[in-house]
This record gives sequence, C-alpha cells and structure tokens, in this order.
Amino acid sequence: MWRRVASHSSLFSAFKSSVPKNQAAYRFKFLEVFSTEIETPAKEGFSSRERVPFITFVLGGPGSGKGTQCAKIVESFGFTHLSAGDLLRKEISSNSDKGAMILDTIKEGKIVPSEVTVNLIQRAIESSGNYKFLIDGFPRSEENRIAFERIMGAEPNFVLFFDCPEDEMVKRVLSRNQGRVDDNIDTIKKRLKVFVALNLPVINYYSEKGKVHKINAVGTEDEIFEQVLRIFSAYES
Ligand SMILES: Nc1ncnc2c1ncn2[C@@H]1O[C@H](COP(=O)(O)OP(=O)(O)O)[C@@H](O)[C@H]1O
Ligand SMILES: O=c1ccn([C@@H]2O[C@H](COP(=O)(O)OP(=O)(O)O)[C@@H](O)[C@H]2O)c(=O)[nH]1
Ligand SMILES: [Mg+2]
Repeated sequence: MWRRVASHSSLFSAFKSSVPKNQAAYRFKFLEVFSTEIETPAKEGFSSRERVPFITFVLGGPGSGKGTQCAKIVESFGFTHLSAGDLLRKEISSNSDKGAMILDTIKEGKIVPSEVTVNLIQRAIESSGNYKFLIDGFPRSEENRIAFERIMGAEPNFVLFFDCPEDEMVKRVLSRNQGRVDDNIDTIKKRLKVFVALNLPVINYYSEKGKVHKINAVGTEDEIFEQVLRIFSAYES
C-alpha cells in the first residue's frame, strides 16, 4: 500500500542538486528511493537516519485551519511548511509575468494551472535543505495531483484532511483579517463549490489508497493539535 511511483524523478534531481557534495550517501538514498519501485512498510516514519523525503499533503476547505496547524507541526516536528497559496501570493507580489493571471484566478476562487503551482513547489523543495515537507492547500484538483505525481515522481506518505462544516469555514475566513483578496463572501462561496467539486475527489482518491487521516477541525486550536500530534507521533520512528 505504501508504494512510491517508479518513474525517474525530478524530485530526486531537485534533491540531488540541493545536497552538498560531501553528502554522497544522502544523495544516493534519494536515488534509491525515487528511481526504483519499492514497497515501503506502512510504518516507515520521518525520523529515520536515512533522511528519505517525507511528504504530507495538508488538505481541507478554505478556513478549515490548515495553515494554523501546519505552523504547530513545524514547531514540533521540524517539517518545512510549503503553503501553495502563499507561494502563489509571493509570485504575485514579485511582479512575475504570471502574477496578473494568478491574481485573477485567486480572486475568482479558481485553480491556478497545475504546472505553475507544481513548479513553485518544486523550487521551494529544492531550496529548502530539508527532507520533510508539509504541502498545504495542494493538490486542489485531480489534475493538480496527477501533475505533481508526474513531475515530482512521488506520492505523499500520507494526507491530513481537516474536516470542517461550511458555516464554520465561512465564519473563520471572514474574520481572518489578513487583507486577502479572496476573503470575502462572494469569493468564499465560489471557493467552497470548487472545494467540493475538485478537491474532495483528491481526498477520496487518497482515502481509497488508505493514506488519509481525517481530523475533526472543530474545536480550539489546541484540541485540534492534539489529534494532529497523535498522528505525527505515530510516524516519528
Ligand atoms: N480551531 C480554530 N478555531 C477557530 N478559529 C481558528 C481555528 N484554527 C484557525 N482559526 C482561524 O481561522 C482562520 C483560518 O485559519 P487558517 O489556518 O488560515 O485556515 P486555512 O489555511 O485552512 O484556510 C484564521 O484566522 C485562524 O486564526
Ligand atoms: O494549489 C493551489 C493552492 C491555492 N490556489 C489558489 O489560491 C487560493 C488560496 O489558497 P490558500 O491555500 O492560501 O487558501 P486557504 O485554503 O488557506 O484559505 C485558492 O482559492 C486558489 O485560488 C491554487 O490555485 N492552487
Ligand atoms: Mg491557508
């Protein structure tokens, strides 16, 4: 069940180029894991001395608490937090030639073309120097998922799904106060529809593969983190 995809991986190349020359063994491990098909035991964790890449997708509707809980996971477990939305917003503010298109897409609550987002994630992975990643708010569609798996040559080790009722998500987004162009009632309604139509199928896909940990996202931040903690502690080997 914990099978990684077989193709030659650009994730491997990414790690390869970011690893210092004197860490040949480290580099070799990535080759071993990502260029061959390996049955990995279900209990494989993220603290092994091999430092093999460990990827968690963090999914849930807008306002379900993904970013808030990712910050806590980083503190406790040393993951690198890559919020796809933050990477896209950074791209807008960096005056990139794709900025205007990304801004329009976000305002409409739609999904940015997969190759744009995957490339940003890939670059962030390459420059992180880490091997444990929380990929927050991505993949948002089956097309996103397929593009990630094809380009990176890797699947997530597991998926966290923050399950939150819509009225609670709307309440949280409207009081988020981060000056985001999409935190308004019109866009949030569109985003909720996009979540159900395009993002839930991704969660169902990984659920059928036995990779989803569902979290009840209603409660205090600390109550929710207790559930998260139990899951991550089980992978700390
Ligand atoms: N458990 C919680 N209860 C109430 N509000 C929360 C909770 N977790 C996060 N929030 C708040 O809700 C808003 C959305 O949280 P955020 O982490 O940005 O969600 P997401 O990344 O899923 O959109 C933020 O203002 C955050 O402070
Ligand atoms: O992989 C992604 C992640 C985000 N977005 C866009 O960025 C917006 C904000 O995403 P973010 O994850 O920041 O929102 P959150 O769920 O945290 O409120 C989304 O509605 C999309 O328009 C996207 O197109 N692809
Ligand atoms: Mg977020």
